[in-house]
Amino acid sequence: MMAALILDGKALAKHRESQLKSAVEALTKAGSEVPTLATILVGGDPASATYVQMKQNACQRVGMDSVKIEMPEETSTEQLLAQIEMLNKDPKICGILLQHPVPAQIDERACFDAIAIEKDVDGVTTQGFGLMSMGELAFGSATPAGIMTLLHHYDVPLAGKHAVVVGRSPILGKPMAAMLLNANATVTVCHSRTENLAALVGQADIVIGAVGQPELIKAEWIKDGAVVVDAGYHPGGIGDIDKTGLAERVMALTPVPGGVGPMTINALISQTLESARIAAQ
Ligand SMILES: NC(=O)C1=CN([C@@H]2O[C@H](COP(=O)(O)OP(=O)(O)OC[C@H]3O[C@@H](n4cnc5c(N)ncnc54)[C@H](OP(=O)(O)O)[C@@H]3O)[C@@H](O)[C@H]2O)C=CC1
Ligand SMILES: Nc1nc(=O)c2c([nH]1)NC[C@@H]1CN(c3ccc(C(=O)N[C@@H](CCC(=O)O)C(=O)O)cc3)C=[N+]21
Repeated sequence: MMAALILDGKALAKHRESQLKSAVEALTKAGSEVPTLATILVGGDPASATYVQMKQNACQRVGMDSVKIEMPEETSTEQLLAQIEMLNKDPKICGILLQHPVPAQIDERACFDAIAIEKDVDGVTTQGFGLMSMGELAFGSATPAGIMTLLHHYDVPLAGKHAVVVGRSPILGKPMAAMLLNANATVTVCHSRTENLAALVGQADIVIGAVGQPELIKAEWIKDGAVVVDAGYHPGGIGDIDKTGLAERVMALTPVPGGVGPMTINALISQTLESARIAAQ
């Protein structure tokens, strides 16, 4: 077997940023306001603060504006809902990102669902998920949308293939499964109650690791020639998939870092521009 194709999300995101930059210039030259993303961070988790800063930096690189809203750890659901409502009404804002997770006292689902559908550029609302699942127009959840862009860019065949998604969270595993199904893959979704995880992963033509447990998915479970996508991200650049020896025997794989992470941010800013374009029509 030849060495695996590296699905280089970092390089693809960089390339797409140069296109986004030109598109932002064209939009503003045509008389539109500079597209603006609002990010909301609740509480002081340092990792979350870093991710939000990375999203702000990406906006800046492509010439978009961003507004950073930081709320204290003890914020209530009502206070967060009121903030989202203000952003929904603000005509300057074309996208809203509410960083997950929020502190435990907050009803995260209610807050995600308060985001106006036309500003849901991170694809977290129930309505957006429903539309996307039905194959209707909606912004996709950023991480799975970024993964789909990466797979399409490298012409990874999906139709008829068996995709095994490990994880079923509302912003990652579940929308990932729906997107792969829409692309005509045959999809199995595994989770913490799944029996025979190793055997199911062993049947996959495409494995998506989205479990949130460092290297829980073992290299030896994965069959030769599979496509391996690791959405996991842990301190020290460790993913959800143990990749020992995989580079010599799989068809393709995403590195961590430099794979899914940069594509997540790229999906978010692409969809923010798309929202601005729709608003400009
Ligand atoms: N690079 C990026 O842009 C992003 C990366 N991530 C990373 O992706 C990973 C997943 O994130 P997220 O979806 O938010 O995580 P969650 O913790 O919300 O979900 C984890 C999922 O994995 C399942 N799971 C947990 N343990 C096991 C197990 N032992 N066997 C099988 N399934 C299991 C859970 O099952 P159950 O439903 O039964 O509890 C759940 O569905 C994390 O590593 C996170 O850091 C996340 C978002 C963006
Ligand atoms: N509403 C919401 N939407 C999200 O999309 C969302 C979220 N909440 N909460 C947290 C997770 C995590 N996440 C990452 C994004 C980029 C990288 C990323 O770009 N990582 C770089 C490495 C960065 C480094 O060097 O530390 C890489 O993988 O190459 C990682 C993680 C988005 N998330």
